Amino acid sequence: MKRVGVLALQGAFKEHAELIEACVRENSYSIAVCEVKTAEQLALCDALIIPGGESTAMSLIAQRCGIFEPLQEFVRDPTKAIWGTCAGLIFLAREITSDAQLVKPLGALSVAVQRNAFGRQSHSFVAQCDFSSFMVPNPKLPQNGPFPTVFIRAPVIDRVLDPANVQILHEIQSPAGHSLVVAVRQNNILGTSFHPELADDNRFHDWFLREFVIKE
Ligand SMILES: NC(=O)CC[C@H](N)C(=O)O
Repeated sequence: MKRVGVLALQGAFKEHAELIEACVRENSYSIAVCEVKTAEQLALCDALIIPGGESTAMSLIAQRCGIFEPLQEFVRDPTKAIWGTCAGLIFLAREITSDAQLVKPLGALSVAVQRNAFGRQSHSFVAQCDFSSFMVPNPKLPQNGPFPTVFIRAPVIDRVLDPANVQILHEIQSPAGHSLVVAVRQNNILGTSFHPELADDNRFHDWFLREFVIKE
């Protein structure tokens, strides 16, 4: 049985765990999900989801409670499946291009991210995204229609630092007509600017489990 941990220092970790549990229930996957607050809990995991929340707080708490270095090691292990959403993406990045001094990132994902790229909390929005170019459908789930993605003080991926290994999965258009990168993959690591865990839809989590964790 594979074990998926959700980093539970801060942020939307409960929502991720609930969606993973729903996927496991509906598909009878041999997967357990657990909250990760300590290095001992992390050591039991095959995969780690780093949720959205606040990357400054997350990196500070991780350093204070002694899990920063174990996390750094874990996210650099190519045999582990890793997914960071929003603040989790910032925490995973190699470079932060705005308010960088406030966050010590884990540095595993070779991208430069701009924090709060869409403005303040009140500028939060939901975008209907079509992920069919990379998301292989699960024949058991109703796959039709766009996926509602929630952006809350979200980052964008400004630059890919290792183009040979980082694949751009999705871009959205800014009101000024610029393409903004909001989802990338670097081998075993997935990074998304948005929060699929806040949508009432578990297709994204199901795809992460099939593509990164189960890998059949
Ligand atoms: N929804 C989120 O995770 C927001 C991220 C937050 N703006 C940060 O910089 O960490």
